[in-house]
Amino acid sequence: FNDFIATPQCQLQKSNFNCDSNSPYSEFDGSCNNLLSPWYGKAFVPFKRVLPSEYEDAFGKQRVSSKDGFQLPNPRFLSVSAAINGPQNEQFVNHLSTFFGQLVAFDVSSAPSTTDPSGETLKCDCSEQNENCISIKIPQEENIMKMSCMSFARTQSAFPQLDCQFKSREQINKVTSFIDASSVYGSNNDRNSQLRLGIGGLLKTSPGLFQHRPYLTRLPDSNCNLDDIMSLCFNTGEDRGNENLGLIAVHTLFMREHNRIASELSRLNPSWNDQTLFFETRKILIAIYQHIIFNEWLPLIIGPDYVKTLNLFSLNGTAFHQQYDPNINPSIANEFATAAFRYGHSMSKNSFSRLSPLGTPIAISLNISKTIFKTAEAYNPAGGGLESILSGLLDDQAAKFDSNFADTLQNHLFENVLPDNRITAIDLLAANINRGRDHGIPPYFKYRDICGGKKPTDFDTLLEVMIPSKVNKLRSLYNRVEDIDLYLGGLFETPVPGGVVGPTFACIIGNQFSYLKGGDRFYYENGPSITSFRLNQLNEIKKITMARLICNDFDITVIQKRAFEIPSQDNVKTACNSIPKAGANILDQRNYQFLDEILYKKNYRSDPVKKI
Ligand code: HEM
Ligand SMILES: [Ca+2]
Repeated sequence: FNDFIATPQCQLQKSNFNCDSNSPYSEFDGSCNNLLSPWYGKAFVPFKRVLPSEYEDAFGKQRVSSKDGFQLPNPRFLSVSAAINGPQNEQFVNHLSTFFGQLVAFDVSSAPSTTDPSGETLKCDCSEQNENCISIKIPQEENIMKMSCMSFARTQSAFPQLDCQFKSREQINKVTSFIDASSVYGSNNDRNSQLRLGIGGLLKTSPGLFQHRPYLTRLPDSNCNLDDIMSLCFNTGEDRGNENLGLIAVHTLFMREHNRIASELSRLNPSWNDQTLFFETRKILIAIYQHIIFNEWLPLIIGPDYVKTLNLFSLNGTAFHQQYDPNINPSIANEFATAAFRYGHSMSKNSFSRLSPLGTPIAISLNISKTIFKTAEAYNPAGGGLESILSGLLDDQAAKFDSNFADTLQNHLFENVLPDNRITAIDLLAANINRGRDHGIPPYFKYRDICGGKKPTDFDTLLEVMIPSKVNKLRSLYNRVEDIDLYLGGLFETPVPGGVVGPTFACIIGNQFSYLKGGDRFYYENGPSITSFRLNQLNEIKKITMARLICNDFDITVIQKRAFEIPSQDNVKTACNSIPKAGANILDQRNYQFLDEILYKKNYRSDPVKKI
């Protein structure tokens, strides 16, 4: 245990924090959101757990043994064998729901890998010399991935437990657990200042393909396309922003909306300085983003029953949500990050469609592999840039949530040919299974129990949540029902009514979001308090939808009202000007009274919002 991150738990005492309880704004690193336990939800503290870890030994060796004493099945073998029906699509939800999900995932969770002395992710092979290497052998009979071993470094170990006593291995979350758009703003002051222009509360931008539609700023000295001059990566609030261009398009949407609101605030309040403009804008943007998550997006993923039981919808009346509870720890659970919220990996297709502003196809579709940590397609004039990618996300059905992964993600992720012609690549499904064992995530059957189902005692009892062919598949893969990995078990479940994931993932995801709501002092509906919006301002925010943001900030003229669902007869595409301009007709000079509502100035500041 030489490689733990030295900072966290031992310092997690109230006396180490100097919180300003009068600040109306949340901290970038999430500290002091909870004034009793200021580290709750902060960046660089360990994940919490739904169930205690189960490692191979008392210290934290990855789980390898099955219940009957043999080895657990090889993750790559499981991945290849798990595909059942071939690729299918979701009936209602679109690709935008998938990549918005990824933005949320990166907002709340990032577990750092172990690194070599130069700070790069540890390179591993199957000789397993290093105790932090748990690479995956590619089964010999395999003829898809042309390699013998998939490199796999363990997640960094954190020094365990708040009292600094030696217990078993824990993992650290590098980003704030809170839903605070940290993927857009950064999880610390340094990252945040890299992203800001320093004038007018604005975020930095770089020129886009169309003059009036800027892109995110670029990272100096980065390389997102080996043989192109446009090789710089985009700079976002955290390290994985360039993972694919669907994600970048969604990121860009929130960056543009930030700058749109900031400009408007600045016009109305010429006396506000950069700081005030930035923090007021960020507060409004986070509120809009939380509103979209809880009201439009999450219900489609976990279905209406969980939303109702856990009280996740926003209030529709004119009341504040008065259920903030400082005893709730909003930190992300290891099971959520390592299994349940990776549900989206199964919902990405191999390709993106690209559409014109009017919704007509403008180019051949784009293979997703061309966009993974590559930015060139954002600048290809024939392709229509990020605008066309975002439009395509609106129309494309998501891949069905199941145990089938897109070929790119399952067989070719980060594929690279080494000088000696050896190929390296990642299988994301196998990686997710392996990561669960790395983190000591207990097996699937234990979560059935705590999530309100019956504890499975044999494979047949899984019929409660899976169709017979899937139960039989699991029976053929694992010796005992007690061995099934949480991630794979979750992927095999039949979706909950009205949602995409099955009951166990819905339970883990739903409960996590309920903690993220009830344990966030800055949750947008909270009040009245120093951190809150005024009620009528809040009600304007609640009129904003994802469709409205897209109309505000992208070259799109027609859109379906429910933006996370494909267009259909009861979700028809309509002109943007018929999408409610709630919150504020912010760019319309005739709507100042609206604007005044949303930009209401609280009494902690001396200069009033200007009415024109
Ligand atoms: C093209 C699409 C995507 C790619 C290539 C991708 C790739 C990856 C990779 C390589 C990892 C680390 C795997 C490991 O070694 O443990 C990861 C982690 C993760 N991904 Fe994705 N991902 C994609 C989309 C998504 C989507 C759509 C979601 C959710 C809706 C998602 C949620 C997550 C989560 C929660 C983690 C764990 C983060 C952490 O705690 O470190 N990803 N992804
Ligand atoms: Ca966050």
